[in-house]
Amino acid sequence: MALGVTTSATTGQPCVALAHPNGGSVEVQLHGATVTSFKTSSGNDVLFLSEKAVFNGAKAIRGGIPLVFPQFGQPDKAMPSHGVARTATWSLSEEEGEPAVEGHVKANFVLGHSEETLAKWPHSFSLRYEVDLGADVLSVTLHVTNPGEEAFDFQALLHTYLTVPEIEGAKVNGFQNVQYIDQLENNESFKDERPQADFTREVDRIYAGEIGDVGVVGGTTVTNSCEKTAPGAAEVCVPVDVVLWNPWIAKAKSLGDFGDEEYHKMVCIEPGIVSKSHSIAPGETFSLKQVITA
Ligand SMILES: O=P(O)(O)OC[C@H]1O[C@H](O)[C@H](O)[C@@H](O)[C@@H]1O
Repeated sequence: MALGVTTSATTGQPCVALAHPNGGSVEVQLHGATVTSFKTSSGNDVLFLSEKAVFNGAKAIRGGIPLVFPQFGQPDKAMPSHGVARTATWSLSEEEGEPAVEGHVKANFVLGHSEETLAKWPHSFSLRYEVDLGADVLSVTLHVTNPGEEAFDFQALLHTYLTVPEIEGAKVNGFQNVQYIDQLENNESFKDERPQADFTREVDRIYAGEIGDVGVVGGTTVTNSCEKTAPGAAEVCVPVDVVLWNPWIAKAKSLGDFGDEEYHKMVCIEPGIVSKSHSIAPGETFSLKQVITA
């Protein structure tokens, strides 16, 4: 069935809805190509979306999967924090790209540089975002291509907000013996020796190293990967960092678009290439992928 743009009942903004034959569903806003909802066949909400999220077509959406490109945080003060992609208006692509595998439904979204992005960041870019819904599995892939004539440096990340029943009992697998940069400790590096990460205060870490599947114990699992392709060359794997974030009490209160108590109900598990900038040569593509299995 051909996909089209409709108005979201949740946001009142243009969106694309994907429905799986098993009853599962996904909603993607054109604003930022933000996936704001992924429901399983049994109706569970896998992604957290704040009750205070602002849907005005300008502000980044607090929840779902905002797309971070071409910077993480704000190393370049001339550009907004987390870059330009999460607040840009994307288009639903007519071209299907790789066809959906049997039993999956899929949509592709595209964004290129514009006068507005060039004013904030002087590089040509071409982004394609694939959203693929299988049976209780959501795969999202951000393809970053350099269509220009000069290399540029960039960072990219999928800022996935997952729901948890209660953060104080939540445990996350996958980080044992992985080095991390603690953004709350002057960006110093440490090694996490715990078999499972838990939450008793604000957590804001960039895990960087050999990371396999990451998952909330008893809940959602995420598999993260990144590949680089250059014209005429074989695909190369790029190591993926994973940011783990929960704002806890004080930071939650400081965020205008996040309820004071909502930190209980979410954790962000965000795959990206952010611990350093990557250079992308003309014609190259980086494909950053997260598979969310509920
Ligand atoms: O408030 P935002 O710009 O959406 O950023 C939300 C969070 O994103 C990432 O997880 C960063 O590691 C955090 O430091 C930041 O607070």
